[in-house]
Amino acid sequence: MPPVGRLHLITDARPGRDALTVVVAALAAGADTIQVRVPDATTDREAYELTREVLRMCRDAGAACLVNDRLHIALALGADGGHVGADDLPVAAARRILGPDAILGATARNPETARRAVADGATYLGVGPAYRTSTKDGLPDPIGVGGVAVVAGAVTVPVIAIGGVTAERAGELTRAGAHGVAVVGAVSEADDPGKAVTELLQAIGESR
Ligand SMILES: Cc1ncc(COP(=O)(O)OP(=O)(O)O)c(N)n1
Ligand SMILES: Cc1nc(C(=O)O)sc1CCOP(=O)(O)O
Ligand SMILES: [Mg+2]
Repeated sequence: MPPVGRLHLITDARPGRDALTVVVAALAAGADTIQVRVPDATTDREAYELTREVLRMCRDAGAACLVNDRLHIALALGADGGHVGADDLPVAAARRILGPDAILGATARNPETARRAVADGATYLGVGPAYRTSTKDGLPDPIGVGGVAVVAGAVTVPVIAIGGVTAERAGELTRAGAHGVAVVGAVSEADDPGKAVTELLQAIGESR
């Protein structure tokens, strides 16, 4: 199993976004993990084709490729793993499907859920929303730096903070115990996505 990366770029699922162009720029700038996340309405075939392209680029760049929700696509393509949350397969079932060597991320918003996810086989936890975000609807109130710190202190697996993370905020999250951060808008909405990745890496102490 590859190590859990510290800067996860999640593909922007919103209409009109050019996910592949952003992935190319992010990998060139040193993002170590790409999570392929597509809208619910995207067909499996479309998600498969996108993931195949992203996986090829990740392999060339030495980055990890994870698939959000659709673990059959991760398996079919031999991606590095997947990420599940409360509405997806339970963590234990996801682990059975992916096998012992895959990276398996699970969403956790509090210490109790976090400990259960780890016991069930999660490799890392996506913890948030750290801050308010306009990228995804229906989220609970932000848990803030304090909430991320509480979860990070409750488990021994890497915590990846998510939700409204920017280069200005990433450092306080890693100083509070997060191993790394996951972002959508901070990179995909940037005029220069590569520069945005460089600034995020600097903020978490991973400058190249
Ligand atoms: C790193 C990371 N953390 C959390 C999530 C959210 O997953 P989930 O709760 O399953 O919501 P969706 O992304 O599926 O809408 C994530 N994807 N990545
Ligand atoms: C996909 C996702 N999941 C979240 C959670 O808290 O579970 S927040 C989020 C969106 C993150 O996008 P941005 O970096 O633009 O805020
Ligand atoms: Mg999910």
